[in-house]
Parts: sequence; structure tokens; C-alpha cells
Amino acid sequence: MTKFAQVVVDVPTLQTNRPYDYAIPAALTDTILPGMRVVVPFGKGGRRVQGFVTALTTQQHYDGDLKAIDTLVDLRPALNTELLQLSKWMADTTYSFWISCMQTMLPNVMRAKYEKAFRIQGTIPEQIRTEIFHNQAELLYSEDLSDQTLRTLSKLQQAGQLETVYHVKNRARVKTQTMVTTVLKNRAAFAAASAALRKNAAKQFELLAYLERHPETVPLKQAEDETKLSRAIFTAGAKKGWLELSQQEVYRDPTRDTQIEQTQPLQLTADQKTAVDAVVAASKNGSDRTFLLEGVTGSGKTEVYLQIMAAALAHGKTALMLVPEIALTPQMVNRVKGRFGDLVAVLHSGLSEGEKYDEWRRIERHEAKVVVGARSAVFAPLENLGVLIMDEEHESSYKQDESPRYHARDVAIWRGQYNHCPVLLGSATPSLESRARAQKGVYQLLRLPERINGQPLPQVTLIDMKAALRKNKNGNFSPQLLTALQGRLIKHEQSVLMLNRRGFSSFVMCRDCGFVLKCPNCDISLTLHMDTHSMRCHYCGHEEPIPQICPNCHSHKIRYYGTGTEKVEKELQELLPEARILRMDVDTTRKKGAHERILQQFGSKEADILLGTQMIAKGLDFPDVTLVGVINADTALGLPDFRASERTFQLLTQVSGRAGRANKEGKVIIQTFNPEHYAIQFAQRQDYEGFYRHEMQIRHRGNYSPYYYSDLVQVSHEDEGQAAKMMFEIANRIKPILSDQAIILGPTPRSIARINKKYYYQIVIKYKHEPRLHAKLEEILETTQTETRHGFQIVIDHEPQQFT
Ligand SMILES: Nc1ncnc2c1ncn2[C@@H]1O[C@H](COP(=O)(O)OP(=O)(O)OP(=O)(O)O)[C@@H](O)[C@H]1O
Ligand SMILES: [Zn+2]
Ligand SMILES: [Zn+2]
Repeated sequence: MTKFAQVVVDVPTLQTNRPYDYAIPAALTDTILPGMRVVVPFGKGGRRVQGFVTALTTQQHYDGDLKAIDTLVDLRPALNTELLQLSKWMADTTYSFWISCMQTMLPNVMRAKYEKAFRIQGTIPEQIRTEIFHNQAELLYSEDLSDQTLRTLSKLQQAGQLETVYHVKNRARVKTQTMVTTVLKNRAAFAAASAALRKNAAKQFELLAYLERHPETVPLKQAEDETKLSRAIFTAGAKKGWLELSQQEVYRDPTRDTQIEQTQPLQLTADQKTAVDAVVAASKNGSDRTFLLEGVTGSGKTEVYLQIMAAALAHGKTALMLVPEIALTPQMVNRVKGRFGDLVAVLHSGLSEGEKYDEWRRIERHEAKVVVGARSAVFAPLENLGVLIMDEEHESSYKQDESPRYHARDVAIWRGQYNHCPVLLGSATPSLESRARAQKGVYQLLRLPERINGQPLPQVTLIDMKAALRKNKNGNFSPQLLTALQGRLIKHEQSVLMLNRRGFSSFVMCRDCGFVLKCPNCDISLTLHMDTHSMRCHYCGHEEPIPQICPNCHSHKIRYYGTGTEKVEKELQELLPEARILRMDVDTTRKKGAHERILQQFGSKEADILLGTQMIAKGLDFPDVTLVGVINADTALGLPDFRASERTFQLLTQVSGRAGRANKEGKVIIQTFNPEHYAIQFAQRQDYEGFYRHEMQIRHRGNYSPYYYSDLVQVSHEDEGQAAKMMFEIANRIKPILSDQAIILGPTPRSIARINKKYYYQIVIKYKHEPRLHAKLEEILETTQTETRHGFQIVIDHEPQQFT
């Protein structure tokens, strides 16, 4: 008999980062299962928190009086056995709280919300009971309560007449619709019902006639529309026993309004077939091998994914496909839905919380067997996985940059091992880490070296902007790029223009005194946002009006610097008045469905030029695009990050790949201030293998990834001296356990030292093999965490993606 449950509570601190024992009330013993969410009392003062049952036991580990579980939140486990195990592994490897890992796996609406209330305990003055508590036993805390009321309540609480209680609220709502089912079964029953009516009850006769024509269950809404009868008539019919009204669950379908054409598998090329066969064989054999598919842009990687997933389904398995958020275009979703129809569930940030919850439940109930989604979709509760696919595997957005700092690639590989199925990583420009693993045989390399259309990769021309700028002072467009754009307009072909926004901002500067408007909380300049007409801090969200005069010298010559897409669009429109331009950036895609609409307009040739940020670089497949222009190739090259070259190369290669994908030849023009830089040179030749070999030498010399692992330890505090001191102490605790092969960089202030009023200091530990490091870092995390009371915060990030 199970009597006790181990519960990890929703209190993310180190002290509580372990399961607590709870007694199981007799009423729940038959239903409770690991992975279910429960509400339990925790700590003092009637506080109620949500928690996850991690195990059931017959023995009590803690001796003392056990508290009992209040209620079950779920009727079936929210986390299945696999995900429960995965959450534990994640917590251990990412230096994060177990509870945070479990919550990360679930749709947002399933996260608990807490309500605070005052409950009457003793006798309170009659006036307060009637006027404040409205004769109820409890009063919900709200911000609307006046200060005076709060003071009164606080006094009563101190006198022991009130207590504060917490309620756990479940926000997950199932959407339902009312259904009409005819109860009358045959002619005779209808005749009897009619006979009992008064002659002038016209509407009731109409209802009977409708019910007789519709023996099936129909939505009430539909029945109302078809009969034009009011709801009251249906309710009356229910009272008379003619029909039954019931609630039926409905899904919020994010793609309800789009018609998706069914597609058939294409005849594979020889290279595609080799790739498909290798992964399908592994899937059938239950092998958990990881494959790396290195296929040039336009080589037909998506078709490879689709056919591998189809094979998994044919064997009664399920399939998961991850795509970076920005590449999760309607185009990609439609391709997968076009092949697998209703078996597909889609998970991405564009969905409402309700839609995500519904998609999640469709997966959980085995109604969806294929999942396409962005990073967190790696936790989709698919069972019996036959393959996991990760498209654009080099994308840094697969690593979550807040706790839990997991990399979706590592999670996918873990799930592959658990499910005994292969993992396929695909990219035209694989990360150096993955490519190096393929070199060593840890992953199996599969290649698609040629484009599907048999055409060569587009020809790339570099334009030296140093020279161009000498001729034309302020312009963003070189004469070559402009001429090429004009040429496409004449031929009615399309162009894609990319403005590289990484490492780049539009800030306001005074032309008289050089004053730059900075965030009052952080150390960085505020960014101009034309859509909201304000200056905003990208780190802390601080917002203020655009200054009209310089706060420093009162000059009126305070202007913004740098190039936003909006400004480029204006300039381009002046240069090419007849061109129809679509702009795609964070500002124009903020509204739901806007992204989709812009791409659809471009696809149906309602525009000649698609101008956008990085978000246009990936996955787009438009046959009439014959020109790709990159306005500024090198803004990211100067970032203090050893991956700057890799990121630049990847971005340029990806965006170049948008040109000439069908039967027309493509051309690419890249404007750069560093035409000799090797990343730009290799991108010009779209020579991934060449770049890989060159960059590996540089990484080798600098002791960087993939030759070395790195762990970042960062401490923050409001007082700069305290932050630095703590960082030095930590470094000194780590040093003794490291071998002489390991390297510690720092302590140094972060490149942006102050963010949101806090100072950041960090060290980076670079190492090949340090068996004692992990435990040491866990220990440091634990001991430092108790210092949070004194305003310290610590972050440990294994293999950070950003070093700034
Ligand atoms: N075997 C095939 N026969 C005919 N057409 C194909 C075949 N495989 C793929 N295609 C078509 O080739 C085009 C390019 O394929 P896809 O978009 O999958 O390339 P990709 O490798 O994913 O490129 P990128 O990395 O640039 O996104 C698509 O329009 C696709 O429908
Ligand atoms: Zn700020
Ligand atoms: Zn000034």
C-alpha cells in the first residue's frame, strides 16, 4: 500500500530543491500517480503551494508528523515517467532547480497561480465583518484594497483574529461548446410531442421539425444559426425532454482558417535517399545514433525530414521536429501539415496560451503523432518516439538563456537514448561542435552537397563599403546593389534584402557634445523605437520619451544614429519609387499573424522587395527570388565573442541560400567593411567545409570550443565591490580542484558591467576533463545561494552561447 508521496514543491530555492514527504489521504491512494500535480501545505501560516509527485513510497523517510496532501490537481500525470526522469537529469546538468525544470516542460497555463486571502479566525468587530468581509469567511487580497483597510487587517492579524491563506489556482481552461442531442427516437415520439402542443406554438413546431431532421448531435450554436430559433426555445425543448444539452470539449485550432494542400512524397535524389535510408534503418533497429545532415541551402533537407518521419509513423512510432523560432514560418508548418495533416501538432510562441495548451493535450492523448515546434517543443509529451529531428541545428536560440539553461540538442539526444531512436541534426552550416563530433565519429555524417535544382549555389559579390562610402557619404546602398535591384524590378523578379541587426543599435547622440542617452539602471545606450515613439532599454525594459533637446548641453542637434530597417526602407523607397517594399522586423511582426501575412504577400508577388532583419535569413523558399542583398555584413564581427566569425559566416551563407532556389539563377550582393575577413571570404564561396577547417585551427590555438568546454560563473550585487569580492572568493575556491590543463579567465566585469542596477562579475573556466568541477560548482551554488539574503545572485552556465 502506498502511503507516502514525495513531492517537489513550487518554491524555487536551493533549500527546497528536493522532494518532501507527504502523507496520502485515504481518498487519494487509488488515484495518485507520480508526475501528477498536487496542492500541499508548505511552511507556516496556512500557505498552500503546488508541487509535483516524484515518487510514491510505503515508507516514511522523515520521522516526525507528516503533513498530508490537500488535493490532486491532475486526473492523470502532467509529466510522464520519461519527462519526470528527464527533469531530474536537466536539473543536475544545468545547475537549476528541479521544480523549474518540471515547469519548463509544461504549457504556461499549467503553471500555478497563487491567490492570497485573509481568513477570519477569531471574533472580529461586526462592522468589519459586514463592510470589509461582506459576511464571508475570506477576503481575497487585491491591490484595490485601501491603505486604511490593509492597516486594519494587519492589526487584526497581529491580534491573531485573522490569518493569511494562499490558494492555488489552476489557470488551464478547457474550452467547451454546448451540444444538442435529440432524445425523441421515432416518428411516434415526435407525433406525440406535436400533439401535446398548442396550435399557435409555431416556434416549438419548428424546433421539433429540426430535431426530426437531425438525429445526430450538433453544436447548439449551429442549430441556432440554422433554425434562427433563440436559445430559450432550445432550453424549453430540453425541459420537455425532446433534446439534451451537453458540454463537449473543443480544441482551439491555430491553423483552422488556413487551407493546407495535401502533398505526396517526392522522388528522392540519390543523396537524399542515402540519408533517409540511414536514419530509417537506425529507427527500425532501435538505435539511438545521432546523425548530422550537412546539406547546402536548397538541397532538399526538409523532404528528407518528412520521409524519415513518415517511415517512423508507418512503424507505429511518433516523430518530433524542432525548428528555430524564426524559421518556424507558416511555410515550414504547411509543409509538415501538408504531409501529415491532422496528425500534426504545432508548438510555437505565436500561439495563444489556450492554443498551446490544446495542442499539448492533443499530443498527450495520442491524437497528434508528429510535433513541429521551437525550442521548448523538445519536451512534447510524445510517447514511443521513432525519431527526433533538429533543423538548423547551429542556431544559438536552441539554448535557453535563462534558467533552466538547457540546450535543446542535449535534451533531444537524451530523449533519443531513452526511446532507443535516432536523432537527426540538420543544417547547411552546422555548429563547429556538431561538425567536429561528426569528424570524430561520435555523430554519423550525412551530406547533401548539391542543390535540388542542379544549379550551382548563387554567385556572391562582395562590395567594399569603405570605398562606396567615400563616394556617397550617408547612403546605405552601393551603386552595384542599387543597379541589381533595378534590374530585378524590370524583369519582375523578386529580391530579399537583409539588414543585420546583431551587435547593432539605433541610439540617440547629440551632435554638439556627443552625449548619448543611456539607461538609468544599466550601462548601455537606449534604443530608439519608432513604433512606440520612445527610447527603450533592451536589458531592463526601461522606457522614456525621445529627447528633443540634449539633456547635457541643451542643443537641438540631438539625433539618432545607426540604421534601423525603417530608415533603410525610407531611403530605398526614395531611390526606387516604383518598388513595392515589404518590411519584416520586430516592429512589423509584433501582431499575431503578421509574420505569416507578410510572407504570404511576398509569396503571392504583391511586393518586389522583402526587407528585413535576420528573421528573413532562414528557411524561406520563394522560387522567384533571384537577388539577395546584405546591407551590412559585419556588424556582428566586432562582438567580444569567440563565435562572432562563425555566426557571421552562418548568417551570410543562410541568407545567400534564399536566392535562385528554383529554375532561375540567383545572385547575391554583400556589402561589407571587412571584405578580407575570412568569415566573409568563405561565405562568399559558400564553402562550409573550408570555413570549418580554418575556424577549427583558430579555436585550437585559442583553446576554445569544441576543443575546450567552458563554464561561466557570474555573480551580481548592487554594490560593485561586493560583487567583485565574491567572484574572487569563488575563483579561489575553484582553483585548487582544477588540473593544470584547465584555464580560468577573470574575474572580470561583464562587458556591460551594470544591468538593472546590479553589477556583474564573472569567470569563465575552460577545460577538457575536470571530473571534480561539476560537484564543486554545485557546492558553490549551494553555499552562495544562502547569500541571496544579502543581495547576491549567482548564475552558472555550462557552455554559454553568449560571452558578453
Ligand atoms: N527530391 C526532390 N525532388 C524535387 N524537388 C525537391 C526534392 N526535394 C526537395 N525538393 C524541393 O527543393 C526545394 C528546396 O528544398 P528545401 O527547402 O527542403 O531545402 P533545404 O535543404 O531545407 O534548404 P535551406 O537550408 O536553404 O532551408 C523545395 O522547394 C523542395 O520542395
Ligand atoms: Zn536598462
Ligand atoms: Zn549636447
